Amino acid sequence: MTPPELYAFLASTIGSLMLFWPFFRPYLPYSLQSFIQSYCQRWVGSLSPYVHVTFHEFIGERLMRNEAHSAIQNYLSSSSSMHAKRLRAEMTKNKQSLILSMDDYEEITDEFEGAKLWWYSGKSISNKQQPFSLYPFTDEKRHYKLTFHKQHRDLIIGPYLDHVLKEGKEIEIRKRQRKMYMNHDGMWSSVVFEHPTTFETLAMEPEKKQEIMEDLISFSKAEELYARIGKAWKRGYLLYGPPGTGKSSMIAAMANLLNYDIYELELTGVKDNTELRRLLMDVSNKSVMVIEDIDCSLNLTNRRKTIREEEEEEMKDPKQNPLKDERDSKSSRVTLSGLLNSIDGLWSAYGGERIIVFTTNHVEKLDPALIRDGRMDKYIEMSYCGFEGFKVLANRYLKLESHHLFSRVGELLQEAQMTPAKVAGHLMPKTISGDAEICLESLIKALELVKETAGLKAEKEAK
Ligand SMILES: Nc1ncnc2c1ncn2[C@@H]1O[C@H](COP(=O)(O)OP(=O)(O)OP(=O)(O)O)[C@@H](O)[C@H]1O
Ligand SMILES: [Mg+2]
Repeated sequence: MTPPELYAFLASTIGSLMLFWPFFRPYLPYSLQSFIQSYCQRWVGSLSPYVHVTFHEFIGERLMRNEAHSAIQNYLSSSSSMHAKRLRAEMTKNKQSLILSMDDYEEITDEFEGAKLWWYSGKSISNKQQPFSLYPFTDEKRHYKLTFHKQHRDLIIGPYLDHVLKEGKEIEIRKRQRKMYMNHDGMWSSVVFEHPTTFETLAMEPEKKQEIMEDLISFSKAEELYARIGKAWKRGYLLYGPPGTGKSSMIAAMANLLNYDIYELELTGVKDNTELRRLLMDVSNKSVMVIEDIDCSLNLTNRRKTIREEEEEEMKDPKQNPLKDERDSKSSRVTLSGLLNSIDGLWSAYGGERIIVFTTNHVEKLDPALIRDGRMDKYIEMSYCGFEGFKVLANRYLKLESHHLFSRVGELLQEAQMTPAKVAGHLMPKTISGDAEICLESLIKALELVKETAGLKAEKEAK
């Protein structure tokens, strides 16, 4: 029996003893009996050095779900799976794992900075007979009771409960079902995001991969830093490289690493700059905003003209902005300056923890305004498959760590340029037995052909 339980037991025993005293009991009305019992419990309770805090599952008249209760449930699920004897199991929303939480009427002990405390999960049941139903309606309401010694009051009410709520919310975010949003007619619509690509399955040089992962993780933990330097908590990446080098796969890996939602913004489907701003303001925190093929999304020649025109107009008369807006809405299209203004200004003013990623196959064609220093925080080149990338793919597709044909593939990859997508195509097992040798030979043949063609082309050009 834990010390708080001992006190509770003492309180009810003294109450019961008094009531069961045979001389008095027959003469006492029921209301008086319960009064004496509760009074005794309160009296013994006042002597108890333990403090109790109850967190109900539902609160208020309209019985709203108590967020603190769900956060505590998440927090306790991690420690209760180790300590509680009776557990309740539920499937997560993304159906990938089971969550174990302590069952009703279970108690577990926790410790925080040397203070010992107890969590008890209780439930109250009320049987209400519905007016037009033959079946009784059982209304269950759960609660958690936290008990601790009064000498730790400040520590538990302050830092400990903050810690529990923060941890619980983080677990909630980790187990939530992530979404991918796409814009359509000025609105975001979503589907469940379940992309299997992770940094582990991505074929690229290990150092580069590590650098990107560290950059992302340090960004996700830098809330306090961004607040201190007075900068919006967002980060911009430009991914560039030929088709099939893994730009879209990298975006999925980023979202999977950080547990973020994805917003895929199709600029050609956005009516004008105003609609763009509205869409950007609707984006939630913890998200990756993606604008793919930025060089194709906006009309290049018009776009350059528009920027210059707009800059000239603003230089001449800064009050002409209303005119500019009118023209934007009439032309029903997004301009590059509109995009940049929204991203630099408005977007950064709302929320935090957001990443924006642009992708392009032709970095040289991009408007200098888009890639000027400081606009994007990181430029990542996705390039042709190297030997390290090939090894990741061979391991993933053929479950091969090494093979006598690897050295030949390594030599050829230095001389012939092939995208990871094409290499992966050759390594895809064609038979059920998945004969690795056949796949590697097919890759070698293809690489030799690429090398030959490149050699012939170079010769021709030299001539
Ligand atoms: N670096 C890589 N690592 C692992 N798989 C890759 C890589 N690059 C490409 N692939 C494979 O090739 C397919 C196409 O890649 P992906 O769509 O990411 O290329 P992309 O660079 O976005 O191309 P595009 O420029 O045409 O959009 C992916 O489904 C993936 O299986
Ligand atoms: Mg792509």
